[in-house]
Amino acid sequence: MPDETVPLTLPGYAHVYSGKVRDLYAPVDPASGQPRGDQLLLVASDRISAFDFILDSPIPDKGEVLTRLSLWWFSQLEDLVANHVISTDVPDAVRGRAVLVERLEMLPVECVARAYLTGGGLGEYTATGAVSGIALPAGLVDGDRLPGPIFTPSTKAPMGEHDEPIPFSAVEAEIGSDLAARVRDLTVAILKRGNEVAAARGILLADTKVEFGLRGDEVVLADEVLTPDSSRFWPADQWEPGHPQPSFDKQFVREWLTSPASGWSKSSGEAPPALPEDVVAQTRAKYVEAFERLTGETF
Ligand SMILES: C[C@H](c1ccccc1)n1cc(-c2ncnc(N)c2C#N)cn1
Repeated sequence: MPDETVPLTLPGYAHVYSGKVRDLYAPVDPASGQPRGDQLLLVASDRISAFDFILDSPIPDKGEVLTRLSLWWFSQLEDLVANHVISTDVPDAVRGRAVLVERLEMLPVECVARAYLTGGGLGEYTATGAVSGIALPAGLVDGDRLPGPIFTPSTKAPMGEHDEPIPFSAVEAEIGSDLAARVRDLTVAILKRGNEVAAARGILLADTKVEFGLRGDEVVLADEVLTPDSSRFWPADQWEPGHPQPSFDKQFVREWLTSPASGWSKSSGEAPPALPEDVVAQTRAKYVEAFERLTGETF
């Protein structure tokens, strides 16, 4: 199994940045030997994170499954928004789990939309009755569906830190009112469309995070879209407001890590142990199941 912690050496590409589970490269111009300024290579690893840790155990094919799912969503959303995809003609070493994309002027906002109340949004609601300054009906509980998806933006925190929620007014101050309204409306429309498709296939998308860049004046959808890494995936047949919902993709990991079998404690601050083979296999199967249910394709 390749060491997922060290960025790959890709001949013809310069490593630009490594996120928790994805890596960014730039194609090198053969004439100048310098990284091109107009394209990037997004590479999805098989790394998985849980409880804010990157686990030692990669999930085989996770990178390819999520890349193919994101590409499928980009095509499903083309009537709503342009995207940054150029090609899947990528080096053999990352084939299937990498995408050549147009380098955009990225907007400095994590565009989050929520269709259900949970996580940090629930915390804010419990404290204030609102999320991102949007007042919600009283009496909502964990997992409740919201009257309609809401835009709850946050800052782009450095890796390892948590994004901070910001009000819409802060987005307007950062990128201007017109552009703020456009990314808000697009983010909400993307989650709405995502749930129209996913609910019919037994999956609820509780929330999602998207990133936009600019191509001149045009807003372009970048990064990844509507994957289990950028969105909370819940099995629809287990939806029961009033307590934390099971995760479609990470429930096996979370349950094993918080079971006595792991010998680990969330509160220890220590890195979690490696996952047993059966938990890895079950988790891989859930990613494949999500892909096949949503796209109708066989992985
Ligand atoms: C957060 C994300 C990231 C992805 C993969 C690994 C680590 C970070 N990222 C995306 C860009 C980016 N910049 C310019 N143009 C683009 N089309 C994109 C995209 N996508 C910069 N960072």
